[in-house]
Amino acid sequence: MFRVAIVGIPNVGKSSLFNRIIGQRKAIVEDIPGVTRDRIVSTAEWRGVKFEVVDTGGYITGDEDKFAPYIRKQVEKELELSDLFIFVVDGKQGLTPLDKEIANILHRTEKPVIVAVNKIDDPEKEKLAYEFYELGFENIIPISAIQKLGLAELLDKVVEYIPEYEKEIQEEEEKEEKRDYIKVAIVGKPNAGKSSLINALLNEERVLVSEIPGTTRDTVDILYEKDGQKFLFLDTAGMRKKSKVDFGLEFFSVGRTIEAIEKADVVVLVIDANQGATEQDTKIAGLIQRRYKPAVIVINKIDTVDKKTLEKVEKQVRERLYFISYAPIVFTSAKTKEGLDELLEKIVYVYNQAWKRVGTGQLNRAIKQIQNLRQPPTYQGKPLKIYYATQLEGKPPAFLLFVNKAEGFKENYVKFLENNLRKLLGLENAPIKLIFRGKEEEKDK
Ligand SMILES: Nc1nc2c(ncn2[C@@H]2O[C@H](COP(=O)(O)OP(=O)(O)OP(=O)(O)O)[C@@H](O)[C@H]2O)c(=O)[nH]1
Ligand SMILES: Nc1nc2c(ncn2[C@@H]2O[C@H](COP(=O)(O)OP(=O)(O)OP(=O)(O)O)[C@@H](O)[C@H]2O)c(=O)[nH]1
Repeated sequence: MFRVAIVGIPNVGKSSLFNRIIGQRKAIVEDIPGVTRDRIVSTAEWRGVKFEVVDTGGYITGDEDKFAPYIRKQVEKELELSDLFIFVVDGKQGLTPLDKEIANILHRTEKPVIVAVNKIDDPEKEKLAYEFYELGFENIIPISAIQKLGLAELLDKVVEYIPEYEKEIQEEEEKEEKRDYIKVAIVGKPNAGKSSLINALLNEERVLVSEIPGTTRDTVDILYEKDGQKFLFLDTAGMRKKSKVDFGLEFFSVGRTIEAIEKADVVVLVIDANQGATEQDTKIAGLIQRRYKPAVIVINKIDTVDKKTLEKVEKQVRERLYFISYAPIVFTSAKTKEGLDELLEKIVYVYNQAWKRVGTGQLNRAIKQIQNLRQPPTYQGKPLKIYYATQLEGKPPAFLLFVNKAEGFKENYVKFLENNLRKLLGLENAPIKLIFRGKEEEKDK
């Protein structure tokens, strides 16, 4: 999304302007490595166009020598990330040397800069804004964040700079939001039974099934409805691993699997009960997990193995694919149609889990409880601590944890935290994301 950064020296009214622009929307704290202060971000909308606004404020006021480097760093970081800058200055106070310093940094980018001369509470005083032409920017707009003056003019200017294609993407996304179906990617090794499963579901031979691995060619997306719930099964071409195939073709197919995984809301990984989880399954599961995709593992062809074997296979799959433990396992047979209803149920279930939000109180109680179960290890001779956690917007569920030393949290404890959080928050089948924010990063670096 088009990103607009509000920059400026302390106390000019950046936060006041930010709050005016976002209105009733909720702002979140953004996690950007290498940034010294928190970024507050929110979406905003003006004349039907959405964009992202960032408030870069919150410096320690007082000693100018001390905060000047922060500001420089903040603005410099934002030069890469943002598409447009609202450079807020204080019309009452007039131009300061630090304003000039920020202007110099902003002049290094080709990106548009709009100077908002704030605190012009009285339209009569608009000429106070003229002095800021000295900063060398074309767009100078007098505003009053408090009196709500000049805001329409400012936002019109912002929207003017948002490219047409951004607006088109937004229209597409809006359509997406309104869609009432779950996009499902069925992935897995050749011959695992992907097309047979789809056929069994659709109850008709619409997908080509063959004994020869690698014959599900150029499949199209299939829309399917059951009990009022719609599913869109995405391109089902599996991973090709044929000895005689040259590298290029194989690579292309992996690419297709990745594409399907990325497009999907839920990924179904089909494993052949006769083989259990193979190296290729491990790879595919890794692709799914790294993208934090809700997933269901299917052990297919259960009509061909006995119960004992099946138990062994389940255990083997769990062990080998331990890193994707959030994915429930469903046993199916495309031949007898066993397990198909359960598969659909699970798809809906994991989809809903990925949208779940938990209260901050519940989350922090859970964090405390987990720490009581097992204290975080020590790092560089000091005990690691988690102070506070909050859930971020969007899916999958992501949690921002404020800790003393972010780099001290290693895989072992992170996995322990993750697993227990899932249990305590009722997110057993959601891929959750933990982001650690250290105290060190908050202070000067
Ligand atoms: N008169 C007047 N005061 C304003 C206006 N906008 C903001 N202020 C005041 O200016 C002061 C600073 O406002 P903030 O929005 O906190 O400024 P900031 O730039 O975010 O400050 P930092 O967080 O220190 O970077 C507050 O006392 C506001 O009430 C305005 O339009 N007119
Ligand atoms: N007994 C039995 N055979 C099955 C089952 N599911 C699939 N098969 C058989 O396994 C073979 C491969 O099935 P496909 O559906 O073509 O497998 P695929 O995963 O789509 O394979 P590719 O197109 O190569 O990616 C076919 O001979 C199917 O008849 C099942 O549940 N039970």
